[in-house]
Amino acid sequence: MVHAPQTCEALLIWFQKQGGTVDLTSMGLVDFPNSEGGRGAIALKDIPEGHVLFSIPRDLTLSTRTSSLPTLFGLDEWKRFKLGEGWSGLILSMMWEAAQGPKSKWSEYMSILPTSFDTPMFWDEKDLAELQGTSIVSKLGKEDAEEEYKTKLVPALESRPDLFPSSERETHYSFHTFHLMGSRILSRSFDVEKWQGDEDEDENEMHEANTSMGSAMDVDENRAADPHSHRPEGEEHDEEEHEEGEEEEEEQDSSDTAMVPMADMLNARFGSENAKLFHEKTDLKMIATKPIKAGEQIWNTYGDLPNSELLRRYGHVDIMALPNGEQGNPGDVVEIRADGIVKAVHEIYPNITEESFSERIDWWLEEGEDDVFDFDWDLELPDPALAIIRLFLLSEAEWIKAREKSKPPKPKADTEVLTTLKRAIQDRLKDYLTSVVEDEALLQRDDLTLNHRQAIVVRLGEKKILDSFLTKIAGLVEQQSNKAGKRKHETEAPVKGHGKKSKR
Ligand SMILES: C[S@@+](CC[C@H](N)C(=O)[O-])C[C@H]1O[C@@H](n2cnc3c(N)ncnc32)[C@H](O)[C@@H]1O
Repeated sequence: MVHAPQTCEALLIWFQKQGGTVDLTSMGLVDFPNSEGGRGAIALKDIPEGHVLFSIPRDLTLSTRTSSLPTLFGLDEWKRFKLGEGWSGLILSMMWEAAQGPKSKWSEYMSILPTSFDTPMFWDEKDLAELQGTSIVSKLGKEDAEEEYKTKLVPALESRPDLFPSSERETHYSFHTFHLMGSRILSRSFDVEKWQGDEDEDENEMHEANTSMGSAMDVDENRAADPHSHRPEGEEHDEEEHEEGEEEEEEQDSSDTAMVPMADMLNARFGSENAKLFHEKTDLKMIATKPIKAGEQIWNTYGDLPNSELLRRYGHVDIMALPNGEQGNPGDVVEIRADGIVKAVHEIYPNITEESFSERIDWWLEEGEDDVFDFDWDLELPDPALAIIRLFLLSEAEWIKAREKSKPPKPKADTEVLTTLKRAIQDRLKDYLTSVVEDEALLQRDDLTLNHRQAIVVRLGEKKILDSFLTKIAGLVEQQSNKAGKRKHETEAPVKGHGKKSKR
C-alpha cells in the first residue's frame, strides 16, 4: 500500500484544529514494519483499560450525511440517480471533496490516504491466476464496479457540469479515481449509525456500536451495497418475496458508511484487538479495551477475518501460530459449494438421476438451507454439509417423508456420508493449481513478489484446512470400521463356540 508522503504530524495538527482530541501523552502515530501494518498507533506509556485515546466529533466523519455535495446536488436528484444506494454516493462525495482542494474540510485528511493498494482488485491476470481455487476471484466484482461507474456515476456527473466541470473529469472523476475511493472505503470506513439514544440521555452515555474497522463492509445482508463485492449466485434479492411479507432483511443505510479520520489509522491483527471505537451522541471515542503496555501497537479489529477476505479488502494477510503448531490465520475458512457436494455424490453414486438431484436441492433451498458450506480450523464437520449429503442418499420413500414433514435429514456422520464428504474435499482441493508441498517450497524463495507471496499464503492456508479435514475423516471412518468389525466379530463369536451372545 502506498500513501502520500504527508506526515502523520500534519494529520494530528489538522485533526485537533477541527475539534478532534487526542491524548498525545498516551499515543503517537509511527511507521511499524509492513508485517505489522505499516503506519499505525503506538502506546507511549502504559495505558489502562477504558482509557480514551482520542475522540472524533461526528461532524468530522466523512459520509453522505456530512459532505455538502448531496444538498448541492439536490436530495431528490440524488435519489433519482440512485446515489443513496450502495457506495456510489459516498464515492462521488469523496471525489468532489478532493476536487475542492484546500476548500474542503477534509483536504488534509484526504491527502494522507493511500494512493495505491495491494488488493487483488488492482492485480493483473497473471497474479490473479495465483488465487485460483480461493473464493476471492469470484468476489472481486470488477465488472460490477465498472457497471456502477457507467450507469450511476457518469450520468450524475454529466447532469451537473457546474458541480463536476468536464475539465476535472480525468483528474478527479475518472474510473481509476472511482476504484481508488472505493478501495479507501473498503479498507478504512466504519459503520456509523445515527444516534439512537434517548433525546434526554446523558451526553456521555456510550453505545458499543458496530464500529470495528471495516464493519461498514459487513454488508452480507445486502451485498449490493458494496460495489467492490459481488452477490453470490442464489442470493438474488427477490423484491416480490419481500412484498409478500417474507422475512424482512434489515437494509443497510448507505449514509451510515463513513470515513472516520484518526480511527482509520489503527491496524489490526487476528485476536489482537486492544482498542475499539464507541459511539456517543456527539462524538465517537477510541477506547482501550485492554491494558496496553508502553511501546505496544494499538490494534483495532477488522473482525478477525480469514486471509482471503483480509487480502480482498485490505491487501494484507495474517500469519501466526495455529493451535496445531503450524503457521497461518486461525480465522481462515474454505468454502465448498453445494454443487461440489452434488458432483461428489454423483461420482460415488452414478445411478442417482439429475432429476432427483435438482428436485432435492430445490427443496433444500426452499427450506432456507445454505448452499455454501464453511470449513474452518475448528475442524467440526459442518452439519449442513452432512445433512445435504444424506438428503441425496435418502431412498425415494425416505425423501417423500422428509419433504412431507418439511424436515431436512439429521447431520449424521456415518461412513457413507463421510466417504462422500471426503470425495467432495478431494475434488475441492483440485481447484487449486498447486499442492501444499509445492506452496511450502515456493514460500522459501526470496524472489517472490508481494502479490505472489500473499496469494500463496491464502491458498496454502485453505488447503491445510482441507487436508486436516481429510485426516479427521480418515480417523472417523477407521473408528467406524473398527466398531463394525468388532460387532461382526461379536455376532460371529457364538458360531465359533466362544459362547458370547450378540448384542443385536
Ligand atoms: C485502516 S488502515 C490502517 C492504517 C494504515 N496502516 C495506514 O497507513 O493508513 C488499513 C490498512 O492498514 C494495513 N494493515 C492493517 N493491519 C495490517 C496488518 N496486520 N498487516 C499488514 N498490513 C496491515 C493494510 O494496508 C490495510 O489496508
